[in-house]
Amino acid sequence: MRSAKDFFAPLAVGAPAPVREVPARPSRAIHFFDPSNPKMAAKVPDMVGTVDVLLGNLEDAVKADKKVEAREGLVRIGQDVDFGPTQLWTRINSLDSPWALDDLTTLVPAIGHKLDVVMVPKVQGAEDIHYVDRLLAQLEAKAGLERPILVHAILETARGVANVEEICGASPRMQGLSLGPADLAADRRMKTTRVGGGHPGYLVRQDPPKGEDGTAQIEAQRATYQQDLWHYTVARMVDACAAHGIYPYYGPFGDITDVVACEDQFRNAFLLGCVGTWSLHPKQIAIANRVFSPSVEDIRHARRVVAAMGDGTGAVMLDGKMEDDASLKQCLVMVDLAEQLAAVDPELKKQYDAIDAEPQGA
Ligand SMILES: CC(C)(COP(=O)(O)OP(=O)(O)OC[C@H]1O[C@@H](n2cnc3c(N)ncnc32)[C@H](O)[C@@H]1OP(=O)(O)O)[C@@H](O)C(=O)NCCC(=O)NCCSC(=O)C[C@H](O)C(=O)O
Ligand SMILES: [Mg+2]
Repeated sequence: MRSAKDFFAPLAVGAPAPVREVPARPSRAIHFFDPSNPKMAAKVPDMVGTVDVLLGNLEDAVKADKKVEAREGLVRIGQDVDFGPTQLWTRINSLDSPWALDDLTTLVPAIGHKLDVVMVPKVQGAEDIHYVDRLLAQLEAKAGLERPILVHAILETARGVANVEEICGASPRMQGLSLGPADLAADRRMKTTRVGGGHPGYLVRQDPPKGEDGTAQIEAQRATYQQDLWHYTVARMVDACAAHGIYPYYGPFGDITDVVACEDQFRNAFLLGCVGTWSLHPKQIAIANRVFSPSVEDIRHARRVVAAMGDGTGAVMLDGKMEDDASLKQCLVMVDLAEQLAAVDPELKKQYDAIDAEPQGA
């Protein structure tokens, strides 16, 4: 077992020092594009600045006979495009595939200086992260990189979920986790055929009314309430990430046309503690940016609580509700996030700044 102190030392001579804290960079939408698809690739330069993360996907959704083209396409894009404030991530192929090794040994020397995060699919346990950790250190040392590339794991196997805490703590490179609902459903043998989102069959039903003789009328009309299939896994993921100081994300929402349900799924994740989600189609970027940015109403309220709480201790009444040290901490999460987002999103900054100009008591 590695000692905690070992985490401060690079895993290869000449590799950059590991980070001690994962930088909190806005990543509301991680936008997936297939670098082997000429139409998608051509859109990348214009998407810079409109989305927090652009991710060149090399794994599922890229055809087997396009794997090399996708990898080379990503190298070209990484070398040619100025990403400015937008992060560049990649999703490599799974570690048991014939492509994963070449993905890393090609990408790190060619565009490692521009790559912020490597997303690793189908992570089963800490051993997968240890493998990638050492290999990245060797490649970084060889390429003379000055900052370490971070690692993001997808939670999409039953074993991965069972090992979620050890995965989060496996390396100082760990940046975060995403839910992979499609692979996870298959691995768990769930009986769904969708990529994320709910299912009309996963529900609870209102109790039956009672007849005059007191018997339950089970045939009567009774409301049903659809439940969230992903609540358990997302909640586990959020706790594991928070405990390790890294960031949780929802994942894909495959029904591109159902923008309403997509927004609901994203909002559930936001409320539970996720910092962002995946976008598979350009139209999902705006949804993610909206949902994963605190609303003006939330920030207005949060700032009022911060002001009312003075030194941050004790309890006060605001609008008929009790606020105290703990609710102040919740408000500070919102206020800090708003500041980070305002630094990269001028439109959002304008909206948050306008709160200060409102008349007192508004
Ligand atoms: C889902 C898509 C196949 C839909 O593509 P298409 O049919 O071309 O959609 P549109 O006609 O509406 O597209 C309009 C234009 O926008 C471009 N486009 C589409 N998607 C993207 C994109 N992601 N990035 C950039 N540009 C995009 C089209 O080319 C059209 O351009 P034009 O003709 O010039 O107007 C497609 O969106 C797609 O393939 N998306 C990515 C899918 C993906 O990455 N899947 C993998 C992640 S999900 C997963 O892996 C599951 C997970 O691991 C798990 O286990 O749960
Ligand atoms: Mg998957």
